[in-house]
Amino acid sequence: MTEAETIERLRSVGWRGDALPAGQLRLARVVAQHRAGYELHDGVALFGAQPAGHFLKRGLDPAERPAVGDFVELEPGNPPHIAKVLPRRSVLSRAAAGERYERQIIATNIDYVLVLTGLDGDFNPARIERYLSLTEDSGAQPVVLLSKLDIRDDADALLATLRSRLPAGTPIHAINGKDPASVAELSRYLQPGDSAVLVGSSGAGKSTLTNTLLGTQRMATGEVRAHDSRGRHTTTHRALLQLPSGGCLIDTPGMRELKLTGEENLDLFADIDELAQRCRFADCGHGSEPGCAVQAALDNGELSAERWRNYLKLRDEREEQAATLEARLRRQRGGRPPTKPHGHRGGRERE
Ligand SMILES: Nc1nc2c(ncn2[C@@H]2O[C@H](COP(=O)(O)OP(=O)(O)OP(=O)(O)O)[C@@H](O)[C@H]2O)c(=O)[nH]1
Ligand SMILES: [Zn+2]
Repeated sequence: MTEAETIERLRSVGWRGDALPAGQLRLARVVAQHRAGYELHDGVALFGAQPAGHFLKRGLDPAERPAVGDFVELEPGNPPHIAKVLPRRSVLSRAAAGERYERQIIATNIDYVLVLTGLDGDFNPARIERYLSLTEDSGAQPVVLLSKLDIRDDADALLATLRSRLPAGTPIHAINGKDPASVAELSRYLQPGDSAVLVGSSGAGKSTLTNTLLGTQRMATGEVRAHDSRGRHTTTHRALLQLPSGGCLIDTPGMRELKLTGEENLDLFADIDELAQRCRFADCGHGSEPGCAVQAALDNGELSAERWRNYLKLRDEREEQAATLEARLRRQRGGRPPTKPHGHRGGRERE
């Protein structure tokens, strides 16, 4: 394979340069990190790899280890080994709270952080600011996306409020995530060589927008969700999506963990809590039980099905995060860690 061919392949997974490091044809991008190793993509296929021994040395700054988004040089083998991490053009990180504070890399070589918020009940300038602060000094550019433009009459007023609140020059796009024509203006951030991550709270419309960008129904949206053996929701996802516009979207658990912290009250849904207290059975599952006030409200239109579904999603997410938080606090207090909280959902446990 020639250098030009290799560059073209790598371009589809976010390579920006016009040349490769001298003599290096065996390059790939890290798209996921598991306990057992790394998942890489070279523009053609996904494959597994192990870090070379020098990455495992004790005392090595974790920031020097391969991370999601890195371009790496490979040594042949079965599986291949990651020999070297190429210089990064951006680094998204956060302080990981634990026994000691540590910088934790979420993703590297990201050009745009697409911060998605719905123009519905999800609209919350404070949360947008939380995401924007995450991108400060990262080298990646934040882009604020407001979805559900089609269901909001006073979108202009909300936009004006937001513009006056956010730093001048922050790009803001109001879109209907279901409409390809409306989403087309985002292609400027998704050209060949571009890498973007999409962040936003549950129900904001990430899967919907991703599907529209892909032009397919590839991600599970809304109700099409599997339950794992513990009855929790699991979303099947791909860590790197190559888009028809030439850019790529990277989905990493690190970004998804910036959702709820587990400490929220979900005050937004206080009315639903009140409804549920009127069910005949105290332990009503709000399914087919007789005397269910929630079902009654859904039937008579007092409660919209979409809002109910979003409430369930957020509640699940909050419960899960709360359990993780509690386990961490228990460890900090020196107690024994409880048995594995939630299998391997989300990839890694917090340190
Ligand atoms: N009208 C309208 N509905 C939208 C839009 N974007 C998303 N939705 C709806 O909002 C709901 C949630 O959308 P999802 O795409 O599942 O949200 P998500 O951010 O992927 O949620 P999680 O998978 O829980 O993180 C679905 O019912 C979508 O159909 C939009 O621009 N307009
Ligand atoms: Zn009920």
